[in-house]
Amino acid sequence: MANIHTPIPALKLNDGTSIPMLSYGTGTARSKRGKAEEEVDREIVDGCKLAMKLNYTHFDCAESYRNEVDLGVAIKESKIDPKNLYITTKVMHSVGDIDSAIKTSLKKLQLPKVDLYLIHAPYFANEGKDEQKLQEAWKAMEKVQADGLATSIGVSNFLPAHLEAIMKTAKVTPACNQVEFHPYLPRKDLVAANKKYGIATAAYGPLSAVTKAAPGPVDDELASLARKYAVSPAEICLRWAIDQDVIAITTSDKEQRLSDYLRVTKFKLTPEEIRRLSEEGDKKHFRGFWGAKFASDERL
Ligand SMILES: NC(=O)c1ccc[n+]([C@@H]2O[C@H](COP(=O)([O-])OP(=O)(O)OC[C@H]3O[C@@H](n4cnc5c(N)ncnc54)[C@H](O)[C@@H]3O)[C@@H](O)[C@H]2O)c1
Ligand SMILES: OCCc1c[nH]c2ccccc12
Repeated sequence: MANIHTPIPALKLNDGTSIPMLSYGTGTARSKRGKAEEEVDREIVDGCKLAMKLNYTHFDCAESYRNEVDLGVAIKESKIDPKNLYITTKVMHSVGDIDSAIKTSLKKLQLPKVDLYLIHAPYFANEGKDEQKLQEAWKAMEKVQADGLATSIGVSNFLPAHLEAIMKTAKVTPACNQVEFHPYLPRKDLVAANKKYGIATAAYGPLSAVTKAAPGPVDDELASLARKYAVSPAEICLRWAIDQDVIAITTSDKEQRLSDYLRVTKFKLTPEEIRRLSEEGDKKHFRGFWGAKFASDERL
């Protein structure tokens, strides 16, 4: 049984702050269906509170998930000082008015500031091709940070070309780029581009190899490592990300799974184990989110 009090590892971002490397995602397992956005969804509140009870500190939210209100209620009801949590949220449909968007998000979250604010995706800018639109949005993100409404600012689903576009005019380098990342989508060029700028990579869909993309060539290696470390293949996937300095954003509506994921604080993969998993992963390609419509090459 995991010792839930073992601290979750943290990664230092390029702005000097630290981000917990295991995050509870609010966007998938319990999503807000059939309810008005302002109506509190007890299932989502209780899911977040369960994660808080288990000692998760990092919560990944978004304007588009329509559940910032629910995370806000969970924080209040948990009675945890928000200073002891790490809250990420993202802007999507209000990207044309980021100044108002962050204020609206903070109101819903009942917080004076978030730890990390992300542009959810570059596609608003003529499917990512309009450099000026990307640059204007990034400038507005810099203002959010300067105004003290987000400690760190970053992006999500940005490809190297999108990063290059904003870096031409950026005063602040994004702290983080949140993208789909797992053994069947290792984003090698993108991770290299992130590294070039000192941008941390965060992984969503980190369990895809044991969920949506299973079965596949990594299965035997995952099973063997799971036996060796007395964990489940899912935790090997999480550790495969974390051991490459990638923040893992996962989720579950099951207490046992959420508790089990915390076993990642108890072991590390060796460089050879990471290499073998990556080698097997290279034998298959899988992309679960934002597919070919948005990338000239799905594997990018
Ligand atoms: N920025 C973006 O565009 C973007 C896109 C997708 C997700 N996200 C964020 O990342 C979070 C996590 O994303 P995800 O849900 O794809 O991550 P994930 O790959 O970690 O999958 C988690 C899901 O897998 C299920 N699961 C876990 N173990 C399993 C098993 N053994 N068998 C079958 N199912 C199992 C869980 O119940 C959960 O529903 C989201 O909630 C959201 O916050 C962001
Ligand atoms: O974060 C992108 C994936 C996703 C999960 N839930 C959503 C709701 C609205 C838009 C995108 C998403």
